[in-house]
Amino acid sequence: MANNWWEIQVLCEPALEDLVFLRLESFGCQGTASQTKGSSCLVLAYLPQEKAQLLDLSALSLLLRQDALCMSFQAPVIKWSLIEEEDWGVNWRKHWHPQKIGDRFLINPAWLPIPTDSDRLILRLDPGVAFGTGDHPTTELCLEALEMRLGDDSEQQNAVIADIGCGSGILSIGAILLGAHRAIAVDTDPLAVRAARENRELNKIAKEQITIQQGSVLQVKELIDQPVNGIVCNILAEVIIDLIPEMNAIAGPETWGIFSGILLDQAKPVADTLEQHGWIVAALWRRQDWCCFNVRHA
Ligand SMILES: C[S@@+](CC[C@H](N)C(=O)[O-])C[C@H]1O[C@@H](n2cnc3c(N)ncnc32)[C@H](O)[C@@H]1O
Repeated sequence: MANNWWEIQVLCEPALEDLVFLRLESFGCQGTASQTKGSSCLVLAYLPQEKAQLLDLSALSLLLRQDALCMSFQAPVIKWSLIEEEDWGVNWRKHWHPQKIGDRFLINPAWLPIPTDSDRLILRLDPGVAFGTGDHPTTELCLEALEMRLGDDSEQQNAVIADIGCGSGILSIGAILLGAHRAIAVDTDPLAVRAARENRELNKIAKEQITIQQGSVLQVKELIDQPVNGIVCNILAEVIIDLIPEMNAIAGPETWGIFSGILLDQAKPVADTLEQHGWIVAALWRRQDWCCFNVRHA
């Protein structure tokens, strides 16, 4: 059978964009992108055909409409169609452009020429089907937090970091470009592992500098003989809450953490769990409906 994909289009009020992203991600969509359409926002997402039946898509559509009604927004317009693998790549690429993040980064799609006139750190990326193009607020927050942790004057230039849920590898590559010594990147999704390895090559980073393996926190534990200096973890709040107890196996007294993927109204249970497991919340950064915890081990 050909590798076909569902292309799901959701035209919604901009205030609903984050929630739509979240719903689509929980539904299993990949390669999500958004663009402005007049005063509305068009969110595009892709899902392998075999992962959803028409009935599932109808249920998703109902859920998105209910969300909008509960929040007194206009119901979004939702469409879906089946497209072929090659068209998926072409369609999605049209919507993704170079993007400046924080003070230091320029995220450049792999298929575009490398700019020669930029004084930014150029992070080349082809995320394939993995999450992590940099156009999601949580990825932006994590990269900006890494800038703060690994900035030029920082003592952290020799840092070893763990990247839990690495997706495309964007945060590990960003950390190495900022001067970190080594990153250990793990993801439970084999497609993310593949994409992260390809992006490591694309950025000409040695395999010894970014170790990429399928797995999660316990996989990192097997690869280190002393605590890591920092942990970045941009996954949904429910997953982070489950992983926090395991993180003590890779953290020491000086370890810092950057945790995102957390909606503002999920911040309290995450903060409580962090504190229960020996982390001090130093700062909470916010972008749209999302937040990012900057923490350090007590
Ligand atoms: C929101 S994406 C983040 C990607 C990238 N780090 C970024 O910041 O853009 C979350 C990633 O976490 C992975 N993931 C989900 N649960 C996980 C777990 N328990 N352990 C490790 N990775 C997990 C998913 O496969 C996905 O690639």
